[in-house]
Amino acid sequence: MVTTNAPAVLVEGLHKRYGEKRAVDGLDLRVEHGEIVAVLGPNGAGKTTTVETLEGFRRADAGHVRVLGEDPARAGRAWRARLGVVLQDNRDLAEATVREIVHHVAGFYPAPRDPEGVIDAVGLRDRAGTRTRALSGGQRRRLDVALGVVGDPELLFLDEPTTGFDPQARHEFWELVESLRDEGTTILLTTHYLEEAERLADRVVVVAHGRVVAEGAPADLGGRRARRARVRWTVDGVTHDEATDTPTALVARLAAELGRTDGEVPGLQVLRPTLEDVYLGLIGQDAAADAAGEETAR
Ligand SMILES: Nc1ncnc2c1ncn2[C@@H]1O[C@H](COP(=O)(O)OP(=O)(O)OP(=O)(O)O)[C@@H](O)[C@H]1O
Repeated sequence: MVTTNAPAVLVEGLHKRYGEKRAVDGLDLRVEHGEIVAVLGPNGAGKTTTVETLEGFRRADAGHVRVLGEDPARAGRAWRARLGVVLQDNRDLAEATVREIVHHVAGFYPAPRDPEGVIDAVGLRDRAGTRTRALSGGQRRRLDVALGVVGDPELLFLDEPTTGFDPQARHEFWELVESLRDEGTTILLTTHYLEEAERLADRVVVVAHGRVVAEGAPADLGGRRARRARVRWTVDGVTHDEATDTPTALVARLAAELGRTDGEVPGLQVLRPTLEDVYLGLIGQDAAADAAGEETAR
């Protein structure tokens, strides 16, 4: 139930250190109600530390954090019951069956979903009677997702939810997330799969070295320059390559100049950068800026 105009998640200037290591270093993040936000970033960027701080499992050193209007470091059971959490690694209750554990966890919530419906939704119907220790890695991950959604959360945290899924399981999971979105669930997910972010997220936030380095809708991330098309063609065995905002006009000009009899441009390719290309460019720039910073610091 949305009772205020405040965002579902608001983070300003979050800092968290482990000894000398700055895991999160001034991170800002905002997630509106009903939004799906994907947090991307290289290993060690601070994604899990951030998410676990929002879930109330880690304490921030500094910064303002509000999740569903409350400070996770102080919020109580009623607040927790409004969250769904899928951690990166859950290993417990190995002797319980899938059905037992989903029903058991549903019992913690005031208004849970139907556990049997959740077992169906995550594709574990034919494993419902299996002990969790006998599940494959991907099946275990589906169970983690089932436990995250069975409480019918307003806000769902998914930390690398599809790691270890086969392609079909990943597509089924995406459909499950889309149905949760259609029901109005707000979702913050971390992922290393760019395709997953592109398919699911309204907004992508790229984190490196504990800070946000870029954010935007998947189609806009990195700005117009990073999104420019590349046109390639071949003349006398030499390949030409040009970046352009107006690929159609360039191809029309090339066709007029080079199309000779049949109107075809030899070796023509029009390439659009994928989200992955843009992401790798952003991370590369960040690493380069970092190296330059270290160079000047020396
Ligand atoms: N409990 C801890 N004690 C000490 N250092 C930690 C701890 N947890 C995380 N770190 C360090 O903090 C940094 C950020 O880690 P974090 O797990 O938040 O990154 P991440 O972006 O989630 O990475 P990944 O993509 O590998 O899951 C890393 O350098 C990590 O080694």
